[in-house]
Amino acid sequence: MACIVPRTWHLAITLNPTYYVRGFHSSRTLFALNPVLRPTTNGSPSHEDATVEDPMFGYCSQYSTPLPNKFVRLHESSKANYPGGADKTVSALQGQLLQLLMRMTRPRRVLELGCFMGYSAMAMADGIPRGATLYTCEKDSKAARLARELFTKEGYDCSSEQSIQKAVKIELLEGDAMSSLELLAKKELQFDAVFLDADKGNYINYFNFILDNDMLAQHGYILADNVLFRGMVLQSHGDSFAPLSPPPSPQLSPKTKDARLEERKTSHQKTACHMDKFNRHVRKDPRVTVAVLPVFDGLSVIMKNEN
Ligand SMILES: C[S@@+](CC[C@H](N)C(=O)[O-])C[C@H]1O[C@@H](n2cnc3c(N)ncnc32)[C@H](O)[C@@H]1O
Repeated sequence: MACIVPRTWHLAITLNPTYYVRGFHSSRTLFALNPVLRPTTNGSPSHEDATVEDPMFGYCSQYSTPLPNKFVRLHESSKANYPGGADKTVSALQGQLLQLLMRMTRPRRVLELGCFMGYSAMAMADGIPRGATLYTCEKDSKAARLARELFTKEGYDCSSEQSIQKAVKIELLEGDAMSSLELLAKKELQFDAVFLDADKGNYINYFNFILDNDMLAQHGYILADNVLFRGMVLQSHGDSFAPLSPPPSPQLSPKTKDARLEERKTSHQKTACHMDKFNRHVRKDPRVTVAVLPVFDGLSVIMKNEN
């Protein structure tokens, strides 16, 4: 099919990048994308706000099978432990999607970069077969400790011994994700599924490292989160970011202009540039096939091509 998006949508997308992902993004993007949403007292929209305030997202959540209550409890615990930062977790709907993808593809070995308090890890772990292993990396020692406590409490096998085939095994690698990747590569481990959700500025490095070191199994795939980053990737062009405000005065010297532009780049804009670069990089890599999906904050499904 040549075009499934109505023409008027193309116009809306061109004029207003935020429109594109509205209704599909994760809770962590709602506030940025939807001016109707207001932050809660701790500064971030809650899962509940998301479903109440955004009609399309609410509709999707309402007609998707909910995750069990332990995920609601985990989100509450994230809010208590990281006031203002609990929205780092994927949304409940995205957790459900990750779990379904695991159930559909039945990976034996999964790798996650960016565990936080374990929400997406637990969602995926509940979808993989018993005896399979999920490795997850986290550099924040408090988040890693809390995630480890949760995994043990919830009955996952967190021992360092070989899996006893009774439970899903979760191995949490605390520290920098790249060091963990190097460690796993040394052990010559290959993964059936990888979920990228750590620092956005390193997505290209993680992607390259995984492929260069043959860490993706033959039919393996990578899921990359936040690839549309609040819809802001539409404003970025590789290294630079096109601000919506008027461009700098033409009288300014290029150096001053650059300095001004640099100043204007908020950390969000920088992240959007990183994601844009990542998307371009992946698209050009002949080793993979990619679909960039406007779901949640943007999710890329990247599959390794047959040799
Ligand atoms: C968006 S959160 C992950 C959320 C998690 N996937 C979930 O849904 O619950 C990103 C996490 O990556 C971690 N992180 C960022 N840079 C990292 C790095 N270089 N190495 C390891 N972890 C990193 C952060 O500490 C943060 O907890």
